[in-house]
Amino acid sequence: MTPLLHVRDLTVRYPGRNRRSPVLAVDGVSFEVSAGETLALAGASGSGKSSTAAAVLLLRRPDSGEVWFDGRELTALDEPALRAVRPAVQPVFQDPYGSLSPRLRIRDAIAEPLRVQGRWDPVAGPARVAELLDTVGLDARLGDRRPHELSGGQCQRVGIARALASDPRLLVLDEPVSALDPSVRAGVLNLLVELQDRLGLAYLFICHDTAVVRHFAHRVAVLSDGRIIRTASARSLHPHPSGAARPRTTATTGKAATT
Ligand SMILES: Nc1ncnc2c1ncn2[C@@H]1O[C@H](COP(=O)(O)OP(=O)(O)OP(=O)(O)O)[C@@H](O)[C@H]1O
Repeated sequence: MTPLLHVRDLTVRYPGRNRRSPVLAVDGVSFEVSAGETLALAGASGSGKSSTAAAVLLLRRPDSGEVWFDGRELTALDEPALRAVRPAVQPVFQDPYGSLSPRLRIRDAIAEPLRVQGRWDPVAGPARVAELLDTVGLDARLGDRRPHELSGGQCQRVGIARALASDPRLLVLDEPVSALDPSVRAGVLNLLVELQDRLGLAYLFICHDTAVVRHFAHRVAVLSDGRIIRTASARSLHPHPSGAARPRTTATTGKAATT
């Protein structure tokens, strides 16, 4: 089967303090992710996980290497051509509050991507927003609120609804539960598992917590100093006692979550 995402020999450099010694954040990274699959990028702080994610999202053009998505080389596209592909590859970030505008009501935050993409339908749009809130297990009445009136877990569900509004095929999840209270992490992870099963989504999952990776991902690529030092089945990772999420096999719906 052809992978949905194929990353080849990716390199990302940042200008260092000394111009002659740039920081090599990502050093020849290659991996693939198929539809319906979760690949975790794990590794210590500073190993290059977020830089890899930013390069896959083309938020930052890699210095070299290729990003292929659904048979097209994204790294070869100019910005207008990329705009047409971007809805299919959506990010979910770590900070649930920081990724939402504090001024926008929740329903407008979810509608915003559709408006920006010129896909907002004033007749069908409100029902679509209500459907997305329901999909992520939130009461439609929360649509009237602003982010500061929601819990962290609710906000992260809104971030997921906002990503789903674009009908994506790949979500780049950059530490999506790390900022959440341990008691609500499992609910959000289970929601992501349910959505993947239902919609066939592919996930590139950035996470430093081995226990979460082990239970949530199918495969893991471990980064160190910008290089992949190991790829394995996520189940083969040595379990870590803290921060465990429920295993994929016990995934339940995230419906009507209030946390
Ligand atoms: N904007 C930047 N300018 C200069 N160096 C950077 C920049 N962003 C990241 N780096 C460096 O690149 C390397 C990889 O950082 P990156 O944030 O990708 O790692 P990470 O594994 O995601 O870390 P964390 O888990 O702490 O977020 C680190 O050495 C970091 O200091």
